[in-house]
Amino acid sequence: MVATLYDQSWHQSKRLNMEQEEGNLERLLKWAAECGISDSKCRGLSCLGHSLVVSYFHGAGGRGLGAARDLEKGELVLKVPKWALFTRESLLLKDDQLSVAVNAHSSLSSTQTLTVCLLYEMGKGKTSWWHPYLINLPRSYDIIATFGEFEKQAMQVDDAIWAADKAISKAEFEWKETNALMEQLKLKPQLRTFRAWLWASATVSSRTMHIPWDGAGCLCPVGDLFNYSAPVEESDFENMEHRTHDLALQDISTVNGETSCILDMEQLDSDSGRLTDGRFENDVGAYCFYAKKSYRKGEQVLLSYGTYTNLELLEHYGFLLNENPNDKVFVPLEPEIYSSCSWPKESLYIHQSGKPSFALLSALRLWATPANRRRSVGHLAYSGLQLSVENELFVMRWISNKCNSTMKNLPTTFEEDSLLLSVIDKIQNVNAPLEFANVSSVSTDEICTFRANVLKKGETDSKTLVSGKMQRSRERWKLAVKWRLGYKKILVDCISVCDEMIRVLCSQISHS
Ligand SMILES: C[S@@+](CC[C@H](N)C(=O)[O-])C[C@H]1O[C@@H](n2cnc3c(N)ncnc32)[C@H](O)[C@@H]1O
Repeated sequence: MVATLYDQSWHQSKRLNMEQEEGNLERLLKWAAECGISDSKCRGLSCLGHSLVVSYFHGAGGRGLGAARDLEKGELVLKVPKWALFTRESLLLKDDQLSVAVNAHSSLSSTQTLTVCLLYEMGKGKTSWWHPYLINLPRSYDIIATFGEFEKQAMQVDDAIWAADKAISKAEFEWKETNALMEQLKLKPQLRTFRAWLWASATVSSRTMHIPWDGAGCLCPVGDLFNYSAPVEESDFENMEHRTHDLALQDISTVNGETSCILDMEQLDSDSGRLTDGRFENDVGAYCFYAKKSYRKGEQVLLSYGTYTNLELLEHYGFLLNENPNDKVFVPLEPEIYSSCSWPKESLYIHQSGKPSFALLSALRLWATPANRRRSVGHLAYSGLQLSVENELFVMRWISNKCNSTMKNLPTTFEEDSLLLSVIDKIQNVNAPLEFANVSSVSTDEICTFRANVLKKGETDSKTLVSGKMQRSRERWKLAVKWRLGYKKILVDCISVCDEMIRVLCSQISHS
């Protein structure tokens, strides 16, 4: 009975929240139309409806933009005029107090300043010109800087834990540096907390778009409702690898002894055209968004924010993709492997498909060659050619063993993680008995630690608060488990790729 009443009030408050959200969204679209934001050539009462509509896409980003009609590839689908962009420039121009304070703290980075500006604007409440936009921002985020110790450790892999540690300490450091500015601006105490800072910096990290005149970028009302799809063009992807390869070849011709080359990865980025489908256009004076492909009416229209691995998506955007063509795994390599070739470290990885990268194969082939012969076969290795059947067999066995030992060093297996992921959503109540068939003892320990963690954090909270905290904490835990599962899946696939190659090579030997 108590549970039923509790459920009823939870559903009631959920319905009220939904009604409020719908009202907020209507206000945003009306305000946006007044600002000249439009998905069509003619201005109307609402800014959307001609090309796009706001919809909810379960499992694909939640709130997002759908096609209001069939859209053709390359069509302009949304225009957001410059004056509607939330930028440092537009904020400082509108507010003298803010402008004086910000100018007195010029050592802060452009991103730190934009983050403070966002908190300052939030502090104005309904009097802010941006209020209809601000009330539609998400209330919480799951970027890794928001991960607690439990979620961080749940990622299991050293590189990921290190990335989380770095993100958390960077956020703390940047927040402390801005305290004096926030004090000068007399921000309300709740807006000066680390929690508020995390919210604002996550907003900036996950929603800003590139503008040529400010490194911090801009918040783009309505334009920031596009969810993400990874750029998958094979040609771009392949080109990147070949460019890397050509540059390494250029370098090897000038390499003298052990000199190693550092490729200009930024140049590679700019050469690849950055793979985005929205940009600020000076002649139009607006941010313009184009359909990257053709869409059928009702389909979600997506934007490529850039090329990211799942760890990077988690770090900057707080989500990851089940199938991310740009995901990669870096396995720890012996220092001699790096020093025996001129490939940059970041090119030595395993693709999401399980295939070792071009550079990793080339580096291992060279490393597996006696040092006194490396110079004479270097040009073949850098061209991506096999050096000999024996060399290739050694390399394939080495990679397969490396993937195996990397996985064995992690606390749980791929199968255990898959099972854990399938039961995480069933952990609805921190006090309910644990009855999950087939879950391993290590995973049961992890579930118990999760529950103890939620209970400890919510010691002084009401039931409703504990339930809310549990949901948020569970979402972050799920992201951590999903991430490590994706990592292990790549290793498992790589072992299959190598084992198949070993089989083919062995049959070649037996036939010769
Ligand atoms: C620019 S906003 C997009 C709109 C956002 N869904 C909203 O409701 O405001 C970016 C955020 O949307 C979510 N998101 C975008 N694409 C996603 C995807 N493919 N899968 C899951 N979440 C996604 C992530 O939370 C990300 O930080």
